[in-house]
Amino acid sequence: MSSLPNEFQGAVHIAVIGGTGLQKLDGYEPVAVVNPQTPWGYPSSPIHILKHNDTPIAFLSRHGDSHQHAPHEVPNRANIAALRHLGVRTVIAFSAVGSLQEEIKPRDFVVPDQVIDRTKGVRPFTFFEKGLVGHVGFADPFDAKIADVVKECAHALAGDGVVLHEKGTIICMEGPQFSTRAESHMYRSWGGSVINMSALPEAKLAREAEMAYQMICMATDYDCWKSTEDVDVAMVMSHMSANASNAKLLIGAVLDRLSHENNSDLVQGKHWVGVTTGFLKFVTKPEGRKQEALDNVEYLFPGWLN
Ligand SMILES: CSC[C@H]1O[C@H](OP(=O)(O)O)[C@H](O)[C@@H]1O
Ligand SMILES: Nc1ncnc2[nH]cnc12
Repeated sequence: MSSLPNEFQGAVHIAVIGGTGLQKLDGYEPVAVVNPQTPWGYPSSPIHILKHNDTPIAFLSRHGDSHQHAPHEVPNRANIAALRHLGVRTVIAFSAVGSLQEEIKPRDFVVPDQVIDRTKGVRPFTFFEKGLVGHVGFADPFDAKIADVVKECAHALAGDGVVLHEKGTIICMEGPQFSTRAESHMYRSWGGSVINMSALPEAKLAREAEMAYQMICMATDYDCWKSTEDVDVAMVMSHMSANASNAKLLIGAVLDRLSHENNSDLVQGKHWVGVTTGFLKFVTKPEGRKQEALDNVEYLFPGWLN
């Protein structure tokens, strides 16, 4: 049990979602641990509110505090809804990925700009259903402005051994089993740069919730296309832990930059305001709307229908 307060007064605009090998964020002052119940249930794990200089940051472990949620079991809607409800409008999401390209070596970082959906429809993937229909644009699934900040920070850390690839296409597969060799070769022929199991629906839900969302990938293996070797979890974990110091340096630099007052409008996601709420009221006619669906959306966007 944590002795920290289980509530936090005031808005938190920036969140870090930690993936495999990044279950906590050390080196920041812990100020609260909150576990909000959302209309879509509880998040993967309690959300840690940390102070970075004077800026509150939310940290959420995607697979839970003990990595107990498989990729298809991650409660993505609860995660994104809980963060939005706390005031979060910018999400930096970390992911351990397999590399599909020779030049992306294990321990390199990639700031992806595209994603190909190879999940199988078994994960709940929208906030807008059962009596309220919404369609959002997803042509560019990540946030180019946040990506620019990450790139600048990573380049400044090149001397510390941080290697960054400025763009790339993630193949998001269903898992939890890794790919077959035929699939891995097919993804390369599609132009995939890296592969994971968690970019989606996380990124789609963040877009629906009008949040700036950028994934930062760290390569942990060459999947199975490059040699007769197969990828395994030990390989992923060993590269993650060996490179944890670089991941920490990069996160610190990005949080430094984002918490600067010059970036206040950016982290409040002002450039995404209205992408959902501006159109939601025009699709489902009032007589077709269901109260529960309206209440759920009210949790995300209080007062959106007024
Ligand atoms: C443990 S290897 C496969 C696992 O690692 C990645 O997790 P995350 O994206 O949360 O860092 C990948 O997506 C799989 O979930
Ligand atoms: N090869 C791989 N395939 C899918 N997800 C991964 N995460 C890390 N390595 C991976």
